[in-house]
Amino acid sequence: MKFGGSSLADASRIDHVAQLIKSQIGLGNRPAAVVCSAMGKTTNNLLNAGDFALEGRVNVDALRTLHLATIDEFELGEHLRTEINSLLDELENMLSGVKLLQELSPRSLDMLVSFGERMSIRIMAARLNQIGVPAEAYDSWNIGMLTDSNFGDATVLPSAPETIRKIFADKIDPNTVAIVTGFIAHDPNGKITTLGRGGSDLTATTIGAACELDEIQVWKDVDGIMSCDPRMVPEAVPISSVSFEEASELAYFGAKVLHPIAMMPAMRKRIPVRVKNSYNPEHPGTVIKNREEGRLVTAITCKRDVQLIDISSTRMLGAYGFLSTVFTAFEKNKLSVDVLASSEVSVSLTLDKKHSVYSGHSLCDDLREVADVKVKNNKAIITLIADVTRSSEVLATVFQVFMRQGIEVEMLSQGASKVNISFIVKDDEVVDAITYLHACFFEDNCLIEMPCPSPEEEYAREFQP
Ligand SMILES: Nc1ncnc2c1ncn2[C@@H]1O[C@H](COP(=O)(O)OP(=O)(O)O)[C@@H](O)[C@H]1O
Ligand SMILES: N[C@@H](CC(=O)OP(=O)(O)O)C(=O)O
Repeated sequence: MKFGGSSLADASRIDHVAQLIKSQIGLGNRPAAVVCSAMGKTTNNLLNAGDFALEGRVNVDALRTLHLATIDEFELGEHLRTEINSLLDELENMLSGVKLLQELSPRSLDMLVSFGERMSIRIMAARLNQIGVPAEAYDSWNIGMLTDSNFGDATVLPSAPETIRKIFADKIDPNTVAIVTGFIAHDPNGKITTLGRGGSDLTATTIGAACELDEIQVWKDVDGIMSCDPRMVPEAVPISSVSFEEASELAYFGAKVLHPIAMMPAMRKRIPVRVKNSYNPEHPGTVIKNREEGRLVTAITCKRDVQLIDISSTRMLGAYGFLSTVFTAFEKNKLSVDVLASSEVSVSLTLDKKHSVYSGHSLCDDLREVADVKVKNNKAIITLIADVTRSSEVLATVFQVFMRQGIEVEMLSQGASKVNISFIVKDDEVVDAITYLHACFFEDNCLIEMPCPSPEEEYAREFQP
């Protein structure tokens, strides 16, 4: 079972999750491990504290208040209070170091954010013990979570699952619930790393797959994976089941509900992952397993604020080696492309904000010799997770909706994935576009069945200043 920050926002939520684990054990569903994220928005607050330290201010008061108030609310004891206070003191010292050195490297950032999960697991284990569920807190490296040294976005070492399996088999008492830090790990030198934002999902699937469990449960604040981000489209509905591939594409193309590569370990071992709502535990949520046929569109997602890059060859038509030159430049600059469309003499592709051409790399310079490069900002990718074998049906509906709404598609991609059709539109049109598409595919409220606009309306739209 994995509980994210949204399920662990404050003392009452910690208690609610502890009671939920206890009731599951009562029903015979004892979790092999419980993976916890940091409480509420703690990771963001730690990152902000780092920025403030660089500006000369060191302040951990809000973090101290949240964690100590939770301990005091349930009288979890002086021993835990001392333990958490000493973690907070360590954090404060670290921030003083950042203030003095004026330096916050990716390695230091990983150390900084690690305090959130290191505190939450200790509090959760204490509350469980207090309500009669034997539990022990583990920093994940003590159960074998080792990664490479790519700070901020580390990859789990191939040897880690076997170590985890052995530790669970030989060292962890099956009658005691192991409460494990999500998101953080150690590199082979014992330095703290992180798996990228939202990485606790990946910790859970790594442990679940290593121990070959029956099911991996990821508990959130929504009734499972929804047809769309419910913050963008309140009419979004939960989906009862999606395939591993659909869930991965959804996460990769912007749905904040899951970590993009969290599905991988479970997919390799074909272990179902269930997304459930800790605020509504009776709801069955979404099960992620093998593909089910028969659905045209499963979900809609978007990635906002991306750059569209048009690269046109300055050489003759038919000159070979163009694509190879383009992709060598991307490799050299360690840039990963999201969506791509090409002709013989041009390539259009998108880069997300963290890879933007203004973030210090030399892509444009590297391509100047062979191509004209045009960078267009403020674009968004809308992705439909759909049955690509019925793409004409999907595309016909999408383009009728867009045509009616005057939304222009600047690029379109239907790649090798059998579940993903992506459109690039202007970022400021994305909410409207998704709302209309959602109405069409999920709400039986399709604009294209509405009467055509009158000639006056058409004229007004076309000639509006
Ligand atoms: N397609 C989607 N389905 C469900 N939730 C989504 C989707 N897209 C975005 N979200 C957002 O993801 C949130 C849950 O993810 P997150 O906040 O990371 O949870 P946690 O912190 O518990 O891991 C939801 O509150 C919801 O607003
Ligand atoms: N606390 C980390 C890791 C994580 O997975 O969090 P959550 O489960 O709340 O998305 C983060 O905020 O990125």
